[in-house]
Amino acid sequence: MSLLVKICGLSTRETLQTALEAGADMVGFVFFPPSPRHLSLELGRDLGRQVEGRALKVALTVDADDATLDNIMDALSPDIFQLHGKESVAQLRDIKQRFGRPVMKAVPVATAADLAVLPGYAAVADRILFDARAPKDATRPGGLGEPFDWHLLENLDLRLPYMVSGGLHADNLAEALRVTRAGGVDVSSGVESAPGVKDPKMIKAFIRAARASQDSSQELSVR
Ligand SMILES: O=C(O)c1ccccc1NCC(=O)[C@H](O)[C@H](O)COP(=O)(O)O
Repeated sequence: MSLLVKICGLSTRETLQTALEAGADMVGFVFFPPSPRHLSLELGRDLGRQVEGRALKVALTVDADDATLDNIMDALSPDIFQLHGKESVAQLRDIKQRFGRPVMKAVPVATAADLAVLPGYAAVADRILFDARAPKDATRPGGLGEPFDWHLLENLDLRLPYMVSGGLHADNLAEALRVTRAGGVDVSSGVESAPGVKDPKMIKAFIRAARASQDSSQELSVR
């Protein structure tokens, strides 16, 4: 299975085009007003049209109400809903049933105790995104550019596909993958020149580094 690369928090046509042309497998669109990457529904509609099936569209929400999710579905028609709040297992099930789309549940990690929620979510979610737990005073639960201790996932036995995120960049993603054995990497701050300002060169460098890491792990596996 090839490594999945997600570029999250895209908000301009130009940087979305860069991510698509560089080979991103997933492009993430944030619908959370306190975020510097938040999109209006109209911009989400416009950027969604631009994707044209070249990558999976991921709608990122945080404890969104039904009307918000309906509006996002109408505007973006996401391939995946990324639920990055305190959504319950029952809410995951409801969202999957209502929209008929896969859900990726973000699991915030700071200590081993944070993994206790996995059995419940793993029974319903299609994919797990491990992210660094945000500080208590943070204005958002993700996109903060800080890593968590990847060794907490060293002995993970999860039957579900999972991605690693939180403070990743071109120079540390290989180590994150080596330690966590994740099937995908996700980045936002690590490809930005300023909060919410994606940098095309950094996007290309991240995807290049991810592909290089994938190639080297495949070489090792065939030896
Ligand atoms: O990116 C945001 O602004 C954001 C806001 C609210 C909830 C989640 C958010 N991002 C979620 C992501 O999937 C990020 O890519 C992930 O947290 C990693 O972010 P970073 O550490 O900045 O690479």
